[in-house]
Amino acid sequence: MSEAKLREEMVMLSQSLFERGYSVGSAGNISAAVDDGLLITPTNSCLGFLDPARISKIDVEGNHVAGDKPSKEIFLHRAFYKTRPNTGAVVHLHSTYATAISCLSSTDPDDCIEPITPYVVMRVGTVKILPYVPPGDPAMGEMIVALKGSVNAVLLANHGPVVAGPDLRSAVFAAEELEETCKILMILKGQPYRLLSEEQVQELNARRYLT
Ligand SMILES: O=C(CO)COP(=O)(O)O
Ligand SMILES: [Zn+2]
Repeated sequence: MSEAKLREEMVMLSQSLFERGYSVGSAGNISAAVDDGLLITPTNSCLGFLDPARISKIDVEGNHVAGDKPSKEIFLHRAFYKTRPNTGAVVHLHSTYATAISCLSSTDPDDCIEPITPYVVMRVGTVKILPYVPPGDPAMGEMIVALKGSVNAVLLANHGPVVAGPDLRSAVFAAEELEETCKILMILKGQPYRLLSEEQVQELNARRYLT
């Protein structure tokens, strides 16, 4: 896909996320890989009203080379591209239910999303919770690097989800899947519910779209 087309797709998918309430105000940021670096939403921009020409461009060394000032979460985005070579896009949101789960002290930080439906297993996989650091802290990037590419989705404690995918559309869809799964988990809280069995999860893992 050409860079111009990718910029248009970033605007369209970001607007769609905003309009459906997955992002509010200037929360969240999205990046996508291009041949000579990456595109990322500008800092303090609203995902609902991006201008394709003003999207920030970062070269392969991490220098800001075009567009508005990049998101302060550039460290966490770059950490995914660095450690998961097939990453084509990264989506960070403050979506309500995933953020709610990121605040729960009762969840397993190494595997915080139970396998309740096939699509969360196929599209999202294991989700880890990373300890809290303030937004934009380079330590967040270091924590993602330390995961050595083992997962494509994390929850930043008391902050929100980050999901990587092979292309922009897949990363956005996986972020939506994670948010809806978190919503279902919160709805089910306090009630007995069935999980997918170990064998069912294994069978789905063999067909995972995101690797
Ligand atoms: O989600 C955000 C911080 O975590 C938004 O930051 P930016 O506006 O710098 O992208
Ligand atoms: Zn954030």
